[in-house]
Amino acid sequence: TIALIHGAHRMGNRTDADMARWRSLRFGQFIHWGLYAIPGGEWNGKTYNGAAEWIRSWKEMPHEDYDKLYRQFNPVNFNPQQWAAQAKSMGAKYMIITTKHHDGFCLWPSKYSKYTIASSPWKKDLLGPMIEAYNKAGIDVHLYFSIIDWNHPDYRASLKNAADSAAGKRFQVFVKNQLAELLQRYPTIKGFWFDGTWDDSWKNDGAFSDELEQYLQSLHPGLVMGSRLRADEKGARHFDSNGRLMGDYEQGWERKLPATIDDVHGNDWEAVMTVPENQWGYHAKWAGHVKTVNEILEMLVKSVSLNGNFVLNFGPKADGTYRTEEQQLMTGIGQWMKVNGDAIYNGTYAGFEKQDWGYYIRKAGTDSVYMVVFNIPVSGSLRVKLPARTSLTGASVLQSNATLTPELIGRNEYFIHLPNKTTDSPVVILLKTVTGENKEKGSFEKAK
Ligand SMILES: COc1ccc([C@H]2[C@H](O)[C@H](O)[C@H](C)N2C)cc1
Repeated sequence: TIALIHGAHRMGNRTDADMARWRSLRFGQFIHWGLYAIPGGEWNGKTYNGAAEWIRSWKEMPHEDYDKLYRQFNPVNFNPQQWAAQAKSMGAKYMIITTKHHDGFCLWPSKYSKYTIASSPWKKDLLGPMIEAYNKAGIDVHLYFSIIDWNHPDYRASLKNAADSAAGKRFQVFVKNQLAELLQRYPTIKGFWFDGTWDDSWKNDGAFSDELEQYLQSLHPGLVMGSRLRADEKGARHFDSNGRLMGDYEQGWERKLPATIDDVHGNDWEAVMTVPENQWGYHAKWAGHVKTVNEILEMLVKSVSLNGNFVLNFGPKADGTYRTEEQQLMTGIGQWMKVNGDAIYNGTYAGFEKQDWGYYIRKAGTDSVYMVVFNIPVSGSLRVKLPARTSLTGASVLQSNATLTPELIGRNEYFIHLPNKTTDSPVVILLKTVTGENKEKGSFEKAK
């Protein structure tokens, strides 16, 4: 291994209570909200085909036009209690809110910048009421913070000369001050979700990112921060130059999921997902495929089955309301989660051989294993192959509590026959297992 000062400082996952809590939540709501919701992907009658929150980089959007939008930001229909209630009914257990996206506009009245909500017609802090409403609803809040800041005069993508370096130093002080300010204003938040850390100016100062992470942890012990924040002294990001994960969880799964457990290398991880193909902020015209409730449920279940968290993104409109498609998704997902959430919360990798019908999820630290069925075979028989020395002592349909009688078809192998082959939403079966050397024979094993 290479001797590193600013590489990973820990081997393996965090084992403290704050991280265990993050791990148990499994399902989060991302909210991308800011000035970009005003144009909503359109300007001067033209449609921007990129991600709506990147419209300032579009040649058809003059920077000065974008930078004046704050004068119109006035979310008169903003109702944080309603947002929290809808997130709760969807089954989300944590929420990540954009405090400041790459455009640099702050949703809180930061004392370190003029480019904030305080300069808008709305004037008032948007983050405080959100955090209060979500916490009251029993939902943890994490703060998204973009290091890239297109508005700040001292932001540099790269440092080419002494003037750049001086600006870069001032910018680092600004970042540190804003983050400390966020922790001081919102002491109940549980973590930071950093973004915009790919430019050379950041990548080439691993020491600063390392010191910043430690500084934030000192201000707010237990803070959860993913792998997007840091670079090591060689400019490696997410994984240091020895291949070790930096930060508390792998944060690279953006609009993609690991294929198998081998892709996660035993690390905690989180996937963040858009409803359309690639829109985070509000875009008036969603082009391409819009994911359905069942597609999203499969991504959520697959993530949990592979020991990860799944975060679904929402892009509220400039007036503070959600578009219909997003409201309908929250309702549909919530209906399934209400009945089957037990399979998600505290869910972990079961260690059983993957089958085509769907995914196994083990309730952390127990012998309870859920089968979440997405693909019912034409035979109606779900194959279950158990690891050696593990046997079944019970099987039931989670929703109805109907008992199932698995058929032993081989050594540690069963068929579970589903009562009916048709369903328009994933079926969850709860398996009770027992493992050990001198275990009692499982209930369904024929007497020899
Ligand atoms: C260049 O490719 C990018 C850059 C930034 C992103 C940002 C999005 O604006 C959104 O905030 C997402 C979470 N983030 C990675 C996405 C793709």
